[in-house]
Amino acid sequence: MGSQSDWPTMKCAARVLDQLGVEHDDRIVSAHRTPDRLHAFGKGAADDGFKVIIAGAGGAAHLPGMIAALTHLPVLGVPIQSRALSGLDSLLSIVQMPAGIPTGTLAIGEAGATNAGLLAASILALSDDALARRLQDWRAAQTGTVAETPSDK
Ligand SMILES: Nc1c(C(=O)O)ncn1[C@@H]1O[C@H](COP(=O)(O)O)[C@@H](O)[C@H]1O
Repeated sequence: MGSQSDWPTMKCAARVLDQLGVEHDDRIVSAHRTPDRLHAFGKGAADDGFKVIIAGAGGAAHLPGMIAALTHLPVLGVPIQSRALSGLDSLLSIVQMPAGIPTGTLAIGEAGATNAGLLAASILALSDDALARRLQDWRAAQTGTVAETPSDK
């Protein structure tokens, strides 16, 4: 994520990865404020054993695109809900990549972070049958929590 202030949102991705038993590494890396850290992380990510990168950033959210420029690994971008423009700035910064350097773009805020975790797990589950089963169980459990009728009817 681009800042410590993104962590309350990005925690949602970490939480779902924990629930699915997926190992993750949570870091603050900023294209603007820590460009050398960004470069080292992006260049080294594949060799360091990362498989999927979830990048959350707000405002002028260049982080996901810049990481995608530095690695062939899949990059999932989470637009953080900014105060000034409610995350529309973050969303457009992440989604409008030039052809050739893709970032998968999720919804703004906590739903996007949760879904980024689930999508990362789905990608990893392509080559991990045990994780695929855990993901199916997670979804079945979620389905089980949805009542057929409203509770205050
Ligand atoms: N968009 C970026 C990048 C980047 O794209 O590299 N680095 C930090 N930021 C964003 O700035 C916002 C405000 O950060 P502060 O709360 O630290 O001022 C955060 O949402 C962060 O993701």
